[in-house]
Amino acid sequence: MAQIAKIHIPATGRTIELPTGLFINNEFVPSADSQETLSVINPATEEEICKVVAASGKDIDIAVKAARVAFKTTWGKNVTGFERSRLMNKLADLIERDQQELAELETLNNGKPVKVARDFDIGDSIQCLRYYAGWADKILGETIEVDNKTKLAFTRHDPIGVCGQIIPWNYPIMMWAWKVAPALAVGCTVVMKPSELTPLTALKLSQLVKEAGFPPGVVNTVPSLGAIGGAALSAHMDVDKVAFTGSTVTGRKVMEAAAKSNLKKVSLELGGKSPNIVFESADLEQAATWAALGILYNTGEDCTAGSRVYVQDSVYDSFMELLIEKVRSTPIGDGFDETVTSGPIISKIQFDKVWGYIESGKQEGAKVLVGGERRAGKGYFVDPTVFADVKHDMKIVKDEIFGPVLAVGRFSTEEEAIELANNTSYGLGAGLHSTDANQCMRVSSALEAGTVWVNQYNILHNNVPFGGKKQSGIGRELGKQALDEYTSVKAVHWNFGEKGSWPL
Ligand SMILES: NC(=O)C1=CN([C@@H]2O[C@H](COP(=O)(O)OP(=O)(O)OC[C@H]3O[C@@H](n4cnc5c(N)ncnc54)[C@H](O)[C@@H]3O)[C@@H](O)[C@H]2O)C=CC1
Ligand code: BAL
Repeated sequence: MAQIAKIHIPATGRTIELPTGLFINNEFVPSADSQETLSVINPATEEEICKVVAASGKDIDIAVKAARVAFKTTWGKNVTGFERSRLMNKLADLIERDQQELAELETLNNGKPVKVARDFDIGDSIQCLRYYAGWADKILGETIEVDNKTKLAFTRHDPIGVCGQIIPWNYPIMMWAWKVAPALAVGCTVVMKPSELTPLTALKLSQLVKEAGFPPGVVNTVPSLGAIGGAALSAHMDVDKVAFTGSTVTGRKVMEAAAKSNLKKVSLELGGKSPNIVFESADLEQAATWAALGILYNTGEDCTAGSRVYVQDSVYDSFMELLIEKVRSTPIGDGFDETVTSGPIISKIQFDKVWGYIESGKQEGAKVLVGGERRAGKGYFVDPTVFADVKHDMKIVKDEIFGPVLAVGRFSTEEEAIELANNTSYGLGAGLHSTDANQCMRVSSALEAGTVWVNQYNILHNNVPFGGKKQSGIGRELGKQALDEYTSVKAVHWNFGEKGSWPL
């Protein structure tokens, strides 16, 4: 197969030349032992964009070796934080230079609106790289007094080593940045496995990694099926850490493979079924806006999607009127249409999964207030669908759907709202809307989630930690906490005066 794909984007007239090989040691290469390819599909048209090389188990091994050599020679403890910071800032500048082109590639492959990809996903990713570039020369240990006369101890936060990073298809560039940036900042090397559905921007970013001047082997990119490349990374004996974002089912497999191999460090960012609570004192217009954004942003393909909304009885009707109006007016379509705010679902499999849930909601007796009807034509488009009168044991209330499908229920007291919100195996995000400050403090404290939004929803910042409780994950991304995921603390005990004696 051709090693360079010429990808034409009719909507903008741009043609992108993209290497389609594996990126190992700063070169795009074919597989060492396989002819397998991944067919990359545009979800808005259902047409193939191109094929890319699919890494085999042997290719993963080669990439891990490249990352290990780099870690021991040109990266890891062999390069100063100042230099790591310089290269990361250079990479951020190159991404900014190519922001529009990257956005168009992301839209072609993922379907999200090009303006969202450009201004939010990529804008935040550039900032993420710069944020962690700022940390690269500030990885500090501490000195600890153990005896004032003859000894002290100090700690070093060493880079953990070679990191396998497995990312999903909902935010291909942003998840790349969330994982690569803290790893590079502390001196780790990376073997990145993008989703088999969305490998294109990871390949483009690999070109920029080389152009920025990173030494060979520091970042390697191995598009592959999860059961092959992801499984091989998770089980690899020479990978020191695996960072994963995706489903809880697959996260469990990653952790099991880590436990059965070399007990590598694992961080998991998994699914959710996040509640959004509207209390009677809330600014209802604003609460409806955030609730709509909570479920419809990124077409609901978001681990923190606010997919359960609970509304206090006394304001239920007024709130629902506002919410339905917003949901109904959501412009859905091809992401290259600048007026669109929601694109298609990522794939046929996901499309069928989302429809399976919509049908189950109808069968289980939930009331469809808006949506719920199939569209004619090409593309995996699903109109936003809102269910009311839901019961807690319905599948649409319990399971992560990962699409624009919202379940709305009622409550009468604060205690009931908290009980409903926490009645889930997940614990990723939660929102509450109220103008009573005491209530905001009480409820935000009671909600079992890694992130709680008060009078807003789904807003994240690179300097604030993000991650889950319960079966939504282990570890934290973003903020200074992410640095801990990529470092290993070494304690050095130093004797500068005490003579040893034996026997004691
Ligand atoms: N938390 C999140 O951000 C995401 C959650 N999901 C959830 O997962 C559901 C299924 O979507 P999928 O794409 O199938 O998610 P998935 O969890 O299977 O895929 C995520 C990543 O894991 C890789 N992977 C798959 N099997 C693996 C294995 N055995 N070992 C290691 N890595 C493996 C995939 O290749 C991909 O790179 C969605 O409907 C949604 O509910 C999906 C994507 C992102
Ligand atoms: N909303 C944060 C990123 C994610 O969905 O995976």
